[in-house]
This record gives sequence, structure tokens and C-alpha cells, in this order.
Amino acid sequence: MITVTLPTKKYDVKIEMGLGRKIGETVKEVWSKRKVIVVTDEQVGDLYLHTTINELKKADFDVITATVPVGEKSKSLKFVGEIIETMADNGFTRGDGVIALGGGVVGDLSGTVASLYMRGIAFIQIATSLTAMVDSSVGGKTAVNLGKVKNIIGSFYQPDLVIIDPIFLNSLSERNLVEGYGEVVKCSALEGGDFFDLTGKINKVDDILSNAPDLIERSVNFKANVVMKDEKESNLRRILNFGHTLGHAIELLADGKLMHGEAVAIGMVTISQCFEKTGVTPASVTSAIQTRLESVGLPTSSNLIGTDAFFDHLKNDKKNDHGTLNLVALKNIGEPIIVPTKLTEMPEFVSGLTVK
Ligand SMILES: NC(=O)c1ccc[n+]([C@@H]2O[C@H](COP(=O)([O-])OP(=O)(O)OC[C@H]3O[C@@H](n4cnc5c(N)ncnc54)[C@H](O)[C@@H]3O)[C@@H](O)[C@H]2O)c1
Ligand SMILES: O=C(O)C(=O)C[C@@H](O)[C@H](O)[C@H](O)COP(=O)(O)O
Ligand SMILES: [Zn+2]
Repeated sequence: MITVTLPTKKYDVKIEMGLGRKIGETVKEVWSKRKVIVVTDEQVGDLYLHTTINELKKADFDVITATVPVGEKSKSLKFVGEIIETMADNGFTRGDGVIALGGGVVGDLSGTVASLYMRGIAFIQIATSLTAMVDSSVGGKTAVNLGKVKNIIGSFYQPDLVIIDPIFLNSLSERNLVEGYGEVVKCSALEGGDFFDLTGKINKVDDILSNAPDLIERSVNFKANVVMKDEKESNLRRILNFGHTLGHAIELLADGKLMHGEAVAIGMVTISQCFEKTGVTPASVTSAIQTRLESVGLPTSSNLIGTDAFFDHLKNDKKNDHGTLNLVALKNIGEPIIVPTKLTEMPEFVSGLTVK
């Protein structure tokens, strides 16, 4: 178990094999009897909603559900509105709660709903994808997309509890498992040391699953420590965005064809190649990251980079400060730095990269 301690809130991230079968009693440890809405997507719902409802009912919670379609398009105001309407129709008050059962999409959407309903009601994350287990369920970033802008509407809103059962990963598709591993490589490159050595030993997809509990524990531990120092991303937390400035632009341009973690994998390698050109990042750092990503089949380059639409998307990055992007670079493994770079310099910065 890892505890996230913030100035105004403290919560546990419970990582345990088999915890998914004890959801009722685990939720009961932090919440008194109340109405809860379990938000999930169609795929996770088919697999785990029935058991989750039964578990929560056994623990004396009044349960309703909301199921959204699979995929990034569900991170939208449309679904925020629909879920909030369902809660209002069912008489939810400030003393009730929202439970996310799913991956990062469901987690980000449910967190947004929880933060808005009656100006904020209690929220628990049950993470079922690797991305959610290693990243999105922890730290309180909630958001939905609007039009062509990723994560533009949201807030920092921390959960009361995060439940992680690595057994959920057994039903995750190989592509989604590998995608989540992109964020693990990110955390390991930012932290360095033993963690980066560990990702160096993951040479094939099966290794992700067999090392999952350790990879989850280390990623959550790393992220929690960053968030505890800078909850609202005024400084240090920006490092968690390594690979995301370019990654989010590519993710949006690919329009559903690239998963978040795949786009971030391309973003990390590309930004490192850019910083090689300016002498910030050693080539050995880029290749160490690239090897880790490619050994499990993650993409590391894209012909979407450098298009007009690509540069247009960069403007929407939350690290854009009046035309200057605060880019995350690695001076070395375990040594992230922020390099302010003018948006107008970006075409020159990304030019001349090899696309495979
Ligand atoms: N808030 C944050 O800090 C943060 C961090 C990282 C990513 N994100 C966001 O998370 C999203 C990506 O998350 P994701 O990769 O989990 O995507 P996702 O939620 O769409 O899940 C990926 C797929 O896996 C399925 N799935 C999830 N758990 C499963 C299970 N146990 N068995 C079978 N299928 C399962 C889902 O139905 C979906 O089809 C993006 O929107 C990204 O922006 C947010
Ligand atoms: O928790 C953070 O902080 C992160 O940046 C984690 C990222 O992996 C995640 O994708 C996050 O949603 C990005 O947020 P944004 O602020 O760039 O929209
Ligand atoms: Zn991410």
C-alpha cells in the first residue's frame, strides 16, 4: 500500500492480488453507507460490473451504474452531462459517491463528474488497465476533451481511495497492456536507478505481465512522491509530462488510431532526439529509452510530426506559457529538466528527424 499525503487530503493506493474480489469491504473501510454510482465502459462493464455491484451491495451500498462506450471519445462533456443527470435523477446528495471502474478514460471522466457534482462529491478509483494502475488513478488529474483539445476541461481532484488488483490485467488486450507500459518506461526514465534497470530487463510482452506488481508499485511510488511535492503542477510535477507535448498532438491527429501510451512512446523518443540536436540529451539516453519501448513493440516515430496541424496542436499544451513551451528533457536518465522553448522555434526543433 502507498499513501498519498497532500496538504488537504490523504489517501491510500491499495495494490493487492485478489483485491478485486473484496471491493465491498475495501470501499467500506473508507466510506460509510451511501448511494454510489459505478461508472464503467462497455468492455470492462461486461467483465467486472456484475461482481462489483454484488460486492458493493453486500457491503450495504445502494448502487446505480453508468456505462459509456469504449474509447477516448467518452472523455467528453456529453457523458459528463449524462452521468450527472443520472445522479440527480436518482437523488444523489453531497454525502454520496462516484466509483470509477475501468481504465484511464473512465477514471478521467468519473473524476471530472465527481469534482463537478454539487461542487464535489467523494470519489474512488478502481483501476483495471495498466495505464490506470501505473498513472491515471493516482494524483488527481481529472479531465475531459473538448473538440480537438485534449484534457482541456478538468481539475485537480483527488480520490478517497485507489484500488489496484493486478489480476484485472489478465483480461486486458496485449495492445492495451503494452500501451500502459509506455507510461512505466516514462516513470523509470524519470526516476532512473533500479527502476530503469528493471525496465531494461523487460524484453518481451510476457515480461510486463510477470513483473506487473513490481512495475505498478514502483510507478505509483514514483508518481506519488512527485505529486506529494507539487500537487497542482506548478513546478516539479511537469516532469510527469515527459513525451506528452508531442505525444498529445500525435494522439489527437491519429484520431483513435494511436492509444495514449503509444503516442507518449513516440513523444518521448522524438523529444529526446530533438534535445540530442541541442546537446541537452545524450544519444545513449534516447537509445536506452527507445530499446525499452521497441522491445515490447511500442512505436517510436510518426510521420504526423512536423505537419501544420501538428504545430497547431502544440499551442494547446498546458505547459505553453504565452508562446513558450516548457518542454521536459532528460539531461540523463533520472535527471529531467524543463527547457523553455518558443513555439515559433518548434518547426526548426523537430526538423530532420528520421521517421521509420
Ligand atoms: N489522469 C491522469 O493522470 C492520466 C494519466 C495517464 C493517462 N490518462 C488518460 O487515460 C486515458 C488512457 O487510459 P487507458 O489506456 O486505460 O484507456 P482506456 O480507459 O480506454 O482503456 C483501454 C481499453 O482497455 C479496456 N480495459 C480496461 N481494463 C480492462 C481489463 N481489465 N480487461 C479488459 N479490458 C480492459 C477498456 O475497455 C478500453 O477498451 C487517456 O485518455 C489518457 O489521457 C490520464
Ligand atoms: O499526472 C500527471 O501530472 C501527468 O502528466 C500524467 C500524464 O501521464 C497524463 O497523461 C496526464 O493526463 C497528462 O495531463 P495534461 O496535463 O498534459 O493534460
Ligand atoms: Zn500520460
